[in-house]
Amino acid sequence: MTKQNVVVSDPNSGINTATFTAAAVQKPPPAPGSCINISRKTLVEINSGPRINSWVDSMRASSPTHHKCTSLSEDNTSWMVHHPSALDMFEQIISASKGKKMVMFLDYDGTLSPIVDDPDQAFMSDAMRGTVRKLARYFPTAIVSGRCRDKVYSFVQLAELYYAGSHGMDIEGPSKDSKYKKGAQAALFQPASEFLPMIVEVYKELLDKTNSINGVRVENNKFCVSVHFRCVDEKKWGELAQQVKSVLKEYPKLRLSQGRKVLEIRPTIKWDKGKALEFLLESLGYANCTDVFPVYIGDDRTDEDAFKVLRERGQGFGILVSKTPKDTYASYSLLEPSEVMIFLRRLVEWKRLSLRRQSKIQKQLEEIKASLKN
Ligand SMILES: O=P(O)(O)OC[C@H]1O[C@H](O[C@H]2O[C@H](CO)[C@@H](O)[C@H](O)[C@H]2O)[C@H](O)[C@@H](O)[C@@H]1O
Repeated sequence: MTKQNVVVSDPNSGINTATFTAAAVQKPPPAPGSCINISRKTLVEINSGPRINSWVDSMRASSPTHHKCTSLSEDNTSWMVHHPSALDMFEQIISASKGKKMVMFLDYDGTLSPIVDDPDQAFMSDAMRGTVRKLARYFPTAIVSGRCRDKVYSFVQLAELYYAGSHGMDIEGPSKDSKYKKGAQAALFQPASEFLPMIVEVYKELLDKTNSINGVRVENNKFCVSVHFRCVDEKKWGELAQQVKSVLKEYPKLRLSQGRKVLEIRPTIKWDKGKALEFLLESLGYANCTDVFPVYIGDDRTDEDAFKVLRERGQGFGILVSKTPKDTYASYSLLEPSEVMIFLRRLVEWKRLSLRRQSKIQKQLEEIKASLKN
């Protein structure tokens, strides 16, 4: 039985959904709100295209210790020039958002919680939770994760946020009528629901095919499946890739993407974190607004779809959480979740002070009006 299985691919790896031309890193970051064009790379068939070696190369590339660059310091300098720290650029970011409604989108793993070996132990700190809670008081805030929605909710535990799980394929957003009203009925959107039985089947097959490989972890994320190789001996990566490939070959309606030491199997539908961001903006009533300022913070290749959408809309910007230089559509960078927390706290503090200032001015105006009447 021959079945076609097509993925959007980096010719070097053959398996990424989010790869970019060098133009993305050679240009200086645009002013927040401006837009650049970056072209996608070609489509490659799994069966006829990349060989297992290319899969393994790509798996290696997802490990920062294997970051390919001729001179690390040169690379770092260029990276910081083109993707400066969002903390250093805080004032510029605030001034670009002036008069606009800021909407926050946060990835979970590697952004709100540190990367750990066991995906079930990737807890966010109470301090981070407290910060996100305060953030959501001032700005509409959504979590956009590759994990299934229930799981990411069980980690975040904040009912006041919106959640997009399974790489955006399972969204609990605001209801269309209510826009951003506290306590309003949440609306569910699951564009890949027809794939549920297939995902269950593939999950079982992947469990079965990979269980002899030490350290593999297969995670059912409801509308997608994650095959983790963080704890697999590198010598076994080829064997793992081979097994995953052999399962995927039988499912032409599924495709493969890659995250941090994880292979992600997901439906071929044109839906990703970028689409989820647009869907949420629309649900919040900001679809055609020129005065909306979305900020997306994420650390993974799958977050690039959202960064790209922001570039194309010419609204807001993306912040990549990374300690190493990477090709990205994001405009700014932060090193790790602890810096994300500092950035979010500064946003909260800035908003609190500016609201306080506004109400003080309002009060003074009212006093002046009252004194003129007398
Ligand atoms: O979109 P995200 O919220 O970033 O989710 C992407 C994947 O994150 C998780 O895996 C990653 O974090 C794990 C815990 O730190 C780590 O062990 C793993 O190597 C990382 O890839 C999650 O387990 C996956 O299901 C998500 O797809």
